[in-house]
Amino acid sequence: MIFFEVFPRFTKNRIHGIMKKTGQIKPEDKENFMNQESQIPHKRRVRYKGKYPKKFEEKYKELQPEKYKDTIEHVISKGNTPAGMHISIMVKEIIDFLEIRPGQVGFDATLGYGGHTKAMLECLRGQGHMYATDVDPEESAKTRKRLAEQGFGEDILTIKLQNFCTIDEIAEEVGGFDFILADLGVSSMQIDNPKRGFSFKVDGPLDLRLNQETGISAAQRLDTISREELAGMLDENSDEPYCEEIAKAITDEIRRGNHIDTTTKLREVIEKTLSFLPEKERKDTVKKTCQRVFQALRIDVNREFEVLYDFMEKLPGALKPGGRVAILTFHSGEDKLVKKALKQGYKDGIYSDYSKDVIRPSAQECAQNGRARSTKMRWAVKA
Ligand SMILES: C[S@@+](CC[C@H](N)C(=O)[O-])C[C@H]1O[C@@H](n2cnc3c(N)ncnc32)[C@H](O)[C@@H]1O
Repeated sequence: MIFFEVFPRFTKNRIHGIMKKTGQIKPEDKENFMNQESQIPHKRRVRYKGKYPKKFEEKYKELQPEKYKDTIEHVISKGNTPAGMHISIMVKEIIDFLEIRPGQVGFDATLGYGGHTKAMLECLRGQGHMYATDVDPEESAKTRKRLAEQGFGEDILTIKLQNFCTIDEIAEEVGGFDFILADLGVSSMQIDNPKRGFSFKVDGPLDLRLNQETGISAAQRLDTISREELAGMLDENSDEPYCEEIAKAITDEIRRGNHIDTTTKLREVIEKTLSFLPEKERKDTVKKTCQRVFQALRIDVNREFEVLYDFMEKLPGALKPGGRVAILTFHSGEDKLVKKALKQGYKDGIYSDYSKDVIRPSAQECAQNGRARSTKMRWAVKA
């Protein structure tokens, strides 16, 4: 039974042949064996065209990292992130800075795949406790299970399905934190999964919510937004240079009764709007514009600036004296907000020290993980 689960591609006749050759089965056992095997429900492998699977749902090996370790290592060694996984960024820099000691209490504001949480938990050596939040019910349930299987259960880790801007409530409940990490934005699992709508590269519903069970999708937001508001949103959230043109094209399209409810439809509107550009610069500009427009919509539907502002306001009150915080940001809007709050906190004597300059991932890390390229780390120590 287990054999068939591990090697589903072996046919019953091939297995029978091998076992017969190696003397593991006698001819009279054949009938028994065939009868037994016919009771195993046959699960067909996902079919895909070509040598390698291209679509997210076809990558059945990458989606089962525990079972196909070699494939995972191979994908990572090629500088890619396996489907359904997230490679944690700047782990060494974060751990070096946080100076975690056994017995301390910590908070991971953005659990994600749990890579950072696990690295921090290891520093506790079984003594102390960590709290972690995430708003994504789908991925945080998987991470809870994965971490529990690796020995980080409820005795040492409490995972809460709530927004990190509720940090004040958790801190009050537990008496403050010795160390805090926030690794902002979205995880690779969310970006890669087409049904979440985060990527313009694959077709899917234009959703972009971190929690698909609450709020409204990006498609619903576009249905009612005015041209002026949309242009302002694209400009404020991602400095989009073509914000006016794109806002006009999107709102005109919707007024004509054509809902922009898929990632492909939005990408096509952007492509059409930028069709006036000279051919040699068009492809690159369309790609960058798509990235900015999707980012702006994501920030809007998840109220990312509002919750980050709230978090930064509550942060000093959640840290114990001497407590340390590290924050990873991925675009200039986030970084400006974090930088300003830490600088002001230092001026006001709330923090005894803070990062005057950003820390960037090493060139080696960026080469191994392209998604690290835009990362900026900032930190502070509570007075
Ligand atoms: C970049 S990923 C974190 C990856 C994680 N550090 C790891 O090592 O796997 C960001 C995560 O934060 C979550 N998130 C984003 N905004 C949040 C918020 N306001 N409150 C709680 N979780 C949030 C996202 O759902 C996502 O899972």
